[in-house]
Amino acid sequence: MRLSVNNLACDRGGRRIFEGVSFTLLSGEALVITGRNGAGKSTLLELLAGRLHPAGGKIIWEGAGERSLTECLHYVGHRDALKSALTAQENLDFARDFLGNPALSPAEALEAVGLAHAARLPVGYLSAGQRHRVALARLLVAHRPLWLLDEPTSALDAASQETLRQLLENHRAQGGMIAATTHSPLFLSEPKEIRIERQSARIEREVP
Ligand SMILES: Nc1ncnc2c1ncn2[C@@H]1O[C@H](COP(=O)(O)OP(=O)(O)OP(=O)(O)O)[C@@H](O)[C@H]1O
Repeated sequence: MRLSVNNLACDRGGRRIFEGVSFTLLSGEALVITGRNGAGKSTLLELLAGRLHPAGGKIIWEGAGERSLTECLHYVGHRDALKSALTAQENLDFARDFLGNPALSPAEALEAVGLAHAARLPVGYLSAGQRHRVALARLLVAHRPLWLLDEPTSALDAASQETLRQLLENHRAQGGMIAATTHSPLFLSEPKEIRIERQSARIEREVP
């Protein structure tokens, strides 16, 4: 599978946020997106997720047969889209039924993020970091090759950040792809990196 982004531009609120964003992402690769506050990192993920329309440029998704880009991705944004009144397990049951392509069971996914003990608690009772881990567990209950993650380490302690790093590397090892915004290192193996700057984006380092 291959995601190609060519000369992408985005306008929001009547002004140009960025332009000239180009990169490719292949199976097994990770892209780390950096930039100052307000540069447009989340906006770039929203464009890739199909939540916004580009003002220019192209997003090309190849190698997934009939499946469109939106059918092939998980998006975890700042808003976790969890239902507070439902338990962690119920939230994951819902995601699994809704998304199709089942992968791990909800119990296995909660175990993988270290939250087996919280399966029966309403998500509204969980801490910010625990809640974020439930949102990340959603990645595991339905198979989608491309993970779009907006500041995935936010609210995570050091142990949970390491768990996340392992989940991301496992996903890549199985041919998955990741694009993640971040203000802090994710410690991934040889990621591609792109820095979003006002009205332009520069490839900092690209792995051959
Ligand atoms: N719904 C919206 N309408 C208009 N402008 C918006 C909207 N959402 C975001 N913006 C603007 O788009 C720009 C980019 O925002 P974005 O959230 O993508 O930045 P970011 O790089 O992710 O920032 P941060 O590091 O603070 O999370 C900002 O100037 C922001 O004010």
